[in-house]
Amino acid sequence: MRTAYSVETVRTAEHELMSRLPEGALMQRAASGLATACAALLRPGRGLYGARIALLVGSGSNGGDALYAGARLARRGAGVTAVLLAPDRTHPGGLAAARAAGVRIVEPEPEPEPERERGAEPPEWERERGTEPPEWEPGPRTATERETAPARDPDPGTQTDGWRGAGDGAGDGKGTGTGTGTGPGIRTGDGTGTGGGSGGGSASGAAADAGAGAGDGAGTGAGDAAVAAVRRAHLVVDGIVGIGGRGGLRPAAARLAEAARASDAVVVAVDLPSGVDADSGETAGAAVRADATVTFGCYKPGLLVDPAAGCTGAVRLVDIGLGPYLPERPALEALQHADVAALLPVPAPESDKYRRGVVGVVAGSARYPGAAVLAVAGALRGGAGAVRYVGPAGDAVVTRFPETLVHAGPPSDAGRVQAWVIGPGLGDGTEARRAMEDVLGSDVPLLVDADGLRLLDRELVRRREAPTVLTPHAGEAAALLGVAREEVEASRLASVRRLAAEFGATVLLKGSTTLVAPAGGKGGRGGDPAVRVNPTGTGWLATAGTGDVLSGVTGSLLAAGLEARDAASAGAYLHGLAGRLAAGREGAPIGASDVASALDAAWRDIRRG
Ligand SMILES: NC(=O)C1=CN([C@@H]2O[C@H](COP(=O)(O)OP(=O)(O)OC[C@H]3O[C@@H](n4cnc5c(N)ncnc54)[C@H](OP(=O)(O)O)[C@@H]3O)[C@@H](O)[C@H]2O)[C@@H](O)CC1
Ligand SMILES: [K+]
Repeated sequence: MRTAYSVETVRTAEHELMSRLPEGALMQRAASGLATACAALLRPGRGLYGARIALLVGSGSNGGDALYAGARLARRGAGVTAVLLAPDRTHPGGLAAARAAGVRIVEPEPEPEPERERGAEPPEWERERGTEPPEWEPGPRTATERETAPARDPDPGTQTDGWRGAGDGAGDGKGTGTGTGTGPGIRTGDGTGTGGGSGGGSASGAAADAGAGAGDGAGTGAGDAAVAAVRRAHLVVDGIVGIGGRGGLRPAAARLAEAARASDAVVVAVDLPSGVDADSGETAGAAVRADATVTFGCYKPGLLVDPAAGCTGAVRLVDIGLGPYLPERPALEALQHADVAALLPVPAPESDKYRRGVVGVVAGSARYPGAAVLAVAGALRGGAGAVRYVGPAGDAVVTRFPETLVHAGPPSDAGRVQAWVIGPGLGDGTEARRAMEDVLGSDVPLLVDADGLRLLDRELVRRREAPTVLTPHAGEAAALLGVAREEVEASRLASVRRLAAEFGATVLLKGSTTLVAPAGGKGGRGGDPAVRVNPTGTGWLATAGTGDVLSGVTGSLLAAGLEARDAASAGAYLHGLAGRLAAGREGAPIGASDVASALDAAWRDIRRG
């Protein structure tokens, strides 16, 4: 299980730990882990001589981490330049250590005043957005960054190295434990400096090399010493802001982050990419787009939830001894193979089809018979002993899956089930509405997807005694919440929590990072259990009909007896892994039927461990 904790929890735990350690010890642990990670990214096994590193240093301890790490790297031969974004508030210990190690210190040029004739109107972006400049839009991530393969992580508390692909973790069944070939490496440059530059400051030894680069563009406006240092660096360390950050990057930082992204340098974020919100995973304005993130003590939710997770690159957790001081209940958790293996229902020798659970699927219509077939395909591979299909697409279902029990309806006449799935391809006709009333009134777990979500009565859901699971994508979630789709996509964690609270239901929000929030307000003492984030998704799953398969497999897990949050998160995990297996290691377009067909392979992969 990979777990993430809120900033408040991290601060409390750090406070406890720090009170037991000599002053500064924690930061040294962080800096040591950071320096090791940077060295590994730069020139594996080749030493650091000739490597150029630029540190972007903000006003807090995040900048302190960068400076101490930079000092360590400079002592090992790298040419290091520190760009101070708040020169009068730079971490004093870190700055002293950096200076002593020969790190060159530069400050970015002040932002130029916009040239404007006296009395002229301010430009449009200033009128609309106060004093902020237009937002910096970072470029898309590469396939290598998104499609990384790590598998079966141990608990983060015990994990001190190894890169994790952002949002990944389940692997594709062929992974080897820690991420291999997934971490970003140095992209260009031979690491040899030209020397003889005009960089000032205390450059000495190898650091003079970095100074040479930094001096290149001094005094040329956009090419000031700070930007030039970033442009010439092989590796840029983002120590602008960490868990103390609020809002997006400020203009000077945004300019440097943009220069870093546009260069060939590997960008390494310290603790988390600056500009992303550690707790919510939201980005308000510009953020650093890192190739790798080295985080300390534990994961923060923003490292696992989009859109922030899209900025992290591969993630490495450095153990600084925080584990014993973190509470049992995290804010967010991501299941791994072993966790899901422990949840999957396995028939006992005395099991029969009824004891394994019967799942009822109310889906499809004359217009969309395929949705019924796909939902049944998922349900047949979700662990229930039998699938009962109810609706007008019985012929299509039986032709494809003769093992299905079919009934024309209504659901309450179809025979006993242990869970209902309703919605895929259902339409919104009279029969669909009646069927929805029927299953909402049932006393067994109910999963509502797709068209079913449009027919939902919030109060009836809230009044249900048995668990309800809703599985919207962002557009459907937006309709349920009465907000724009973009709002849901920008605040996925807050949106899924709000839906769960408003409907009193477990909510699985599909998308770039699929989230599962437990039914709000029913968590009992100590608050609701953690929200779960699914690590197995892949962009190849974004194709018609895969949601129908997901609702079938999850409903089947409900019928087999899994608690709602477990069924939803195990269903998402199996479905994501099946998508990866179907797409293959290299990746190829897949159809929803391929995903359903790969579900058995996903089961076996998970059970193999
Ligand atoms: N505690 C520990 O034991 C350990 C902590 N560790 C490290 O410390 C980090 C937390 O350090 P922290 O608390 O000093 O906060 P941090 O994130 O560096 O910056 C806060 C400053 O930034 C500023 N600022 C705010 N928003 C901004 C923005 N958008 N853009 C620009 N600037 C912005 C704000 O100042 P302002 O300018 O607003 O007055 C404020 O002063 C943590 O992430 C980890 O790296 C590790 O060493 C392990 C041990
Ligand atoms: K940072």
